[in-house]
Amino acid sequence: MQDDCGAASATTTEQYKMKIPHVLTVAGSDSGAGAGIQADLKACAARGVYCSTVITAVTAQNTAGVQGVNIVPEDFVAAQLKSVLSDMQVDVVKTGMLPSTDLVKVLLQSLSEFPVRALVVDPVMVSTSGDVLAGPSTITGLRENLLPMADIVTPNVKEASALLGGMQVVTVADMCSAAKLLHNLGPRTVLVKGGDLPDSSDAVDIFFDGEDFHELRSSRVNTRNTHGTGCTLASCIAAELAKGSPMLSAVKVAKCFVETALDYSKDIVIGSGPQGPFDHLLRLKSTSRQSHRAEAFNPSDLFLYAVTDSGMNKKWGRSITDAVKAALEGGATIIQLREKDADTRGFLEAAKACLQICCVHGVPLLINDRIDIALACDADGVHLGQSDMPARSARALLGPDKIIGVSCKTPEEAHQAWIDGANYIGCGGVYRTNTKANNLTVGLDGLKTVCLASKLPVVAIGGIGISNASDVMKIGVSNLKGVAVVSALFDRECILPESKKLHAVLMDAVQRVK
Ligand SMILES: Nc1ncnc2c1ncn2[C@@H]1O[C@H](COP(=O)(O)OP(=O)(O)O)[C@@H](O)[C@H]1O
Ligand SMILES: Cc1ncc(COP(=O)(O)O)c(N)n1
Ligand SMILES: [Mg+2]
Repeated sequence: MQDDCGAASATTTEQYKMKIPHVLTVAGSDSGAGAGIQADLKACAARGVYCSTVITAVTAQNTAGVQGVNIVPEDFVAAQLKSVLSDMQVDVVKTGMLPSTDLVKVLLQSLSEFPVRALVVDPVMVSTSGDVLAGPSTITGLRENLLPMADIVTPNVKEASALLGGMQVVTVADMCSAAKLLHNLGPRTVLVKGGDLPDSSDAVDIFFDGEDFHELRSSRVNTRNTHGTGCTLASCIAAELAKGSPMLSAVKVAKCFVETALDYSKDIVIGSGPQGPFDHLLRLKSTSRQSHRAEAFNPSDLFLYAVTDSGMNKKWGRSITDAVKAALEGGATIIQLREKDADTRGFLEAAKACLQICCVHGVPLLINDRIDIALACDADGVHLGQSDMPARSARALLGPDKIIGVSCKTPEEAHQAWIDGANYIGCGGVYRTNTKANNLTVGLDGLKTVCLASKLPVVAIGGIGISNASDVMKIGVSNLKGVAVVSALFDRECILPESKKLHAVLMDAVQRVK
């Protein structure tokens, strides 16, 4: 990754005209098309990535379970691997059902001949229906040969237990211990998935990178249609890695995608068995026009909200894309482009380039004020001030799925924003700021008043930085979701370390509030 300090670089949209990202899945076919190869193809398609397929076994399977398994001979799996890997510029390999240890060896031999950027190992052993897909003999191959080569391994709780010789994995604490023990077997990172964790109202996964644990928590969607969640999650991780995402971002995007897909599909009925498939191509159901982002607005995206400033980038001699990249690499969770003095054509070009970068990080991009620019580049939404177009008119133009934020100083403005269909409120200036001339300061009290008066999530803005961000978060109202900053990131020589520091301060503050 490049450093954001020093000389300005000529980043252009040209640089992002990459070859299409490519995932190869090495897995079993599911005739019911809920899991396996078929889930992988749909997941990659939904995430905008090319997917090729090496089939290791053909299963006769439906929503009731697995009725038969026909294993593809090893030499023919080898032939498929060679055909694809020797010709098609694969970025990431994702494995699913690998029904024998010899097959693991065939795969590793192929990967030594044709190396790829990353290997995602989903150690599929038992289907959700309880049918065995890879016998105990495969466990040795997985443990000893495949795991040491993996960039991430993604067992569910039963698979984690099986890989660790039957260790009990039934609580989140067990999942953490299992993640650590699995990491000792050699993979670079581990994700223990808790979809099947007993007595859990949330879907909790544990990510461990050898140093830090991350508890990834989403609400549990109440549905029978969970067949193929594991395959889909691993394929989405592979897809995001192929696009260039760092591992933790890839995992977060993948988890969010699975949750959204389950939610969209919770009521569909396919088959009469207990475990139905879900709809990966959510857009099939969506009435809105296509968007590059499948996820709905998530208020926690407001956590570290970076607002760009063309003047500051000029002052420090850097391109807007480099500034945005550095903020994202430091942990920014949403970006707003606020280019007050850019001409329309320049602004649109910059927005398109920034959108590609934000996509890689799975972070939404909003445009300040300019609904035309947001529409032209298919940004994730807009942020509107009190003298910009009213949120109600913007909603009519942008449709139901785009994010709309409104700057509010008073409960009355906040109420109007809610009626008009805004998704969040930006409240400030909390402190005095040089970024906005003659801006009325509302203080922490004003911020609290607006938060308490509104149902909408709120991001605080105005004069916030490393020194006072934790005071802001500590006002302790549940709909205050984060802080928005301009100068604290962009009026600095090096954006990335400032962004990291601010992220750490915010994390620390919210831990304390909990
Ligand atoms: N009902 C659900 N609601 C929300 N997320 C779920 C649900 N079931 C599973 N998940 C998520 O789907 C992913 C796959 O997990 P899991 O079902 O445990 O794996 P597997 O399909 O391999 O058994 C995980 O991120 C998990 O948290
Ligand atoms: C061919 C194949 N591969 C993987 C799974 C696991 O999927 P799940 O755990 O969601 O049933 C499956 N059922 N079939
Ligand atoms: Mg599952």
